[in-house]
Amino acid sequence: MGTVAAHGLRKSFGKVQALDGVTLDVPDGSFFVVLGPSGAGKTTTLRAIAGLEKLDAGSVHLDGRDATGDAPADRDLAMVFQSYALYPKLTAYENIASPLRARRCSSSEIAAAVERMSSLLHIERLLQRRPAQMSGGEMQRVALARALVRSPRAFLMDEPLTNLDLKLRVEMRTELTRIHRSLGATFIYVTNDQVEALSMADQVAVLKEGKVQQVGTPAEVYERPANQWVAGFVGSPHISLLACRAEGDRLVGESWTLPRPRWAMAEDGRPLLLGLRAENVSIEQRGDASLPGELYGLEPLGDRTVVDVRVGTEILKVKARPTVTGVPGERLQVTVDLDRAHLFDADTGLSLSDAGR
Ligand SMILES: Nc1ncnc2c1ncn2[C@@H]1O[C@H](COP(=O)(O)OP(=O)(O)OP(=O)(O)O)[C@@H](O)[C@H]1O
Repeated sequence: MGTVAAHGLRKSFGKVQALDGVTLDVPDGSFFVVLGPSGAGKTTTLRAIAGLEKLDAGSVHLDGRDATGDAPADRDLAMVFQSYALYPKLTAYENIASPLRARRCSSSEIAAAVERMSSLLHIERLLQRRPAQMSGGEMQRVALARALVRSPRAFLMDEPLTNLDLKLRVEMRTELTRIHRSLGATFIYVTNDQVEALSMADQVAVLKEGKVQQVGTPAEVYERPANQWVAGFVGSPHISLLACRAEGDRLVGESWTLPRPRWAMAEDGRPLLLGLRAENVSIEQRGDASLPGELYGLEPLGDRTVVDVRVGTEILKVKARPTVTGVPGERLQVTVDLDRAHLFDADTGLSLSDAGR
């Protein structure tokens, strides 16, 4: 078993409120990602669960038992950090075996565990090499194997892929999800990289300034963001937000009007933000939900081009074919898929989209 329940965690460092009532319920065997920008309180949350941080308030239950006062060593949790040095004089085999030797496991148990882990991480051919005889990526895999060779209640991972180059990072994301599935262990994984979070997680908790903004599957967080901040933090290119208000059956912006969607449950006149993701807007004309704009810039990304369109004084990002061309200032009519749009209260930032959908 490996359920982790952290409830109402509060922790301040002097004047900084690092955790302001963080609650997370991590199911057994899940890949649970804590996502947030730098300083959001991600590491502090992980350290609090591990027992490395004394809390001002809150509780940590492990497998249903109150472990709030337990020493770190008694929690049966493994921390995996950003950088983990290997022992330079030991072979990969001995490096991976070291946590098991420290626990006085038998040689046959150790051999079986190292074999399993090295086959999972595809490092069998490296086992007799020392760190100096391996590439950076190979060392990282060996280090990960050493971290994963134990079978704790849960693994707490603090941005373990940060020090890798982009290509290896992408490979290791796939690898980690595969390893997670085959170990069936609980992973709590901290990152500030939303692509990493969306691609690996079963559940994501989005954290900002010590407060959980939303918990959900990657699809829920992306498609039904709880507030304007989550909508802006998750997704690339970032969501475009256009100021508007509801007037009868219309949504009226600075220089445009659109039919008001049935689900837009806002009072007339109230300041709103219409959230449009780049893939839900098109520069090809079809349908009647369209906005007038002018081309502001093109960002070719290989498989697609992101077109920046100026609508009044605001910029709208539009995903287009890679072959799209145009000159700045050119007039465009932009078509909007209103069924996939988002609406936020401009004052509170809260989503108004879900009611009625
Ligand atoms: N030991 C400490 N002493 C003082 N302030 C701290 C300490 N640890 C964390 N903080 C502060 O608490 C806040 C949360 O820090 P934390 O490291 O948890 O954020 P994070 O989300 O992990 O950020 P990053 O992605 O940059 O690692 C920050 O403002 C940080 O400066």
